[in-house]
Amino acid sequence: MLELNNISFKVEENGESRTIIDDLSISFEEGGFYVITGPNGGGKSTLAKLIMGISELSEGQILFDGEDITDKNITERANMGIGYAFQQPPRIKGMTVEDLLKIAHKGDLPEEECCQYLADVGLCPKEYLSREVDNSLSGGEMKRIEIATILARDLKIAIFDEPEAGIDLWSFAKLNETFQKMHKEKNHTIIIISHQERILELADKIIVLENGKIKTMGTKEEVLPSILNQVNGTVCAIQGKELFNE
Ligand SMILES: Nc1ncnc2c1ncn2[C@@H]1O[C@H](COP(=O)(O)OP(=O)(O)OP(=O)(O)O)[C@@H](O)[C@H]1O
Repeated sequence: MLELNNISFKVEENGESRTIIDDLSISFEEGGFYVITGPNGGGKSTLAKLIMGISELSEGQILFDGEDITDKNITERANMGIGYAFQQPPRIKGMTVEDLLKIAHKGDLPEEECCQYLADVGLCPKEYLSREVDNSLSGGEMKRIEIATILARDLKIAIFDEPEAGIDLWSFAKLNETFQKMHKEKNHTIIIISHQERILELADKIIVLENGKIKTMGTKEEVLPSILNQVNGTVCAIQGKELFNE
């Protein structure tokens, strides 16, 4: 349903071209649950922004349900059913959480449904419905409200950029349940950028992105053990070095 065909993203840095996304091709299937992971700076958020139309491709093509959307802007892609929850959500002064959920839903949204979306991200609806989406909200609250707006939308693809960032353990557990529920009950394609093992465990497919290229892609059974081995190996190496230094 979403096909990335040989896409690249290059930037000019000190008069030289730097490749951030390097000739990448991925096919996302309808209803699939994908988790994109990999080292910092590997190109994950850039990839999400290219899918959403926030950044423009340098090369390549994006097809959505067979239609070429390469030249479509963010609003057109949003109207086609692609949604993106930012790594650092923007704040909108003068707008309440309830207004924001209703705008996201694009139509009448009864109060109890607004409340359900807030409860799904671990927020107490009564406390938050009339709050302004401004600087008075903490980073973790803002992040969860942003995720609730994605839940309120009628999407075909929902992209979440590090939903775990700044979120406490209790809300994180609730969020994991919500992603599972979303996957079971709706036929959304879910793409989550994450470094969290518990989110990786939810995936149908894991994509490891490094230096703008796919390092590994496969089912969680195929990919997760090697990621955990690498991480454990690194921890052992670091511990060994500390011991050596002592
Ligand atoms: N518009 C831009 N101009 C210059 N450099 C950019 C631009 N966009 C991204 N980059 C660089 O591209 C690299 C990839 O960034 P990106 O945010 O996609 O990484 P990431 O995999 O999401 O990292 P993290 O895990 O830290 O969130 C980084 O080195 C970043 O500084």
